[in-house]
Amino acid sequence: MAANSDSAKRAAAARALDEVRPGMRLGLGTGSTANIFVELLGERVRGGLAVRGVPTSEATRALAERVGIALATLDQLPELDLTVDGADEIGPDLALIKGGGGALLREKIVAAASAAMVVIADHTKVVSTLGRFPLPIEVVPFGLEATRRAIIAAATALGLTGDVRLRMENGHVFVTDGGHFILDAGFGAIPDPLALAQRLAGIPGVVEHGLFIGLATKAIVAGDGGVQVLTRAATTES
Ligand SMILES: O=C(CO)[C@H](O)[C@H](O)COP(=O)(O)O
Repeated sequence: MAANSDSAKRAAAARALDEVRPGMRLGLGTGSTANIFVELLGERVRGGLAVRGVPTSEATRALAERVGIALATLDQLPELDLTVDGADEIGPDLALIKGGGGALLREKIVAAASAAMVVIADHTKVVSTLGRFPLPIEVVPFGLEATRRAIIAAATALGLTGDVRLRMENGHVFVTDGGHFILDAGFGAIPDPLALAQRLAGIPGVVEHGLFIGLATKAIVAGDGGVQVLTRAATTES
C-alpha cells in the first residue's frame, strides 16, 4: 500500500529494482522518484550487486557517487541495458512528458541509448491525455524570443494555444546542465503528441522537447491500490 506520494514513489522505485540484473549498464534518471531508485540501488551495490550507471544529470551523478554506484559516461558505455527514470506525465502508449527537473536532454539521449526504459511514478502522473503539465522545451539562449514565437506558431498550427514561459529559478533564468534555457509551454491537452513533437523538432533553436514518444517500455506506477505495471500494449500486471 502506498499511502502518500512519497511512499508511492518509493514503492515504484523498489519494484524497479526487480528489473536490474548483475552486470547491467544502467541509465540513471533525474528527479525525486529517480533519486529514490538511485538510493535503493546504492544499497544493493553496497551489498555486492555489480552494475555500472550513466547519470542523466549532474545532480544524479553526485547522488550516485555518494551512494557508491560505479559510474561511466555515455561515451564509455554508448549502449545501455536499462534506464530507470521518473516522468511528469504518463499518457496513452506510455508517451511521456518529462523535463520538470530540467534534465530532459540528457534523459532523452540516455533513454534512446537504452534497450529498455522503465518509468517509475506515483499514480497521479498517469493521464488520459498529455498536457496538464506544461511541456518543457529546451532551447539555446541565442534568439530566445524568435524561438519562442516559432514554438507558438507551431502549436497554433495544431490548434494549441497557451503561455510559453521562460523557466526561472530563485529569481534567475534556469540553466540546464547543457547550458541551455527551458521554455515551459502550457498548451493544455495535447491530443496528437507525435505531431507536436515533429513540429518542435523542426524549429531552429529548439535543442529538445519533453515529449518522450516510443521510448518507455514499461511504467511502474504506485498508489493506494498498490503497484501496477503498465506496458506499451496497455496490459496491466499486479
Ligand atoms: O523529467 C524529469 C526531470 O527532468 C523528472 O523525471 C520528472 O520531472 C519527474 O520528477 P519527480 O520524480 O520529482 O516527480
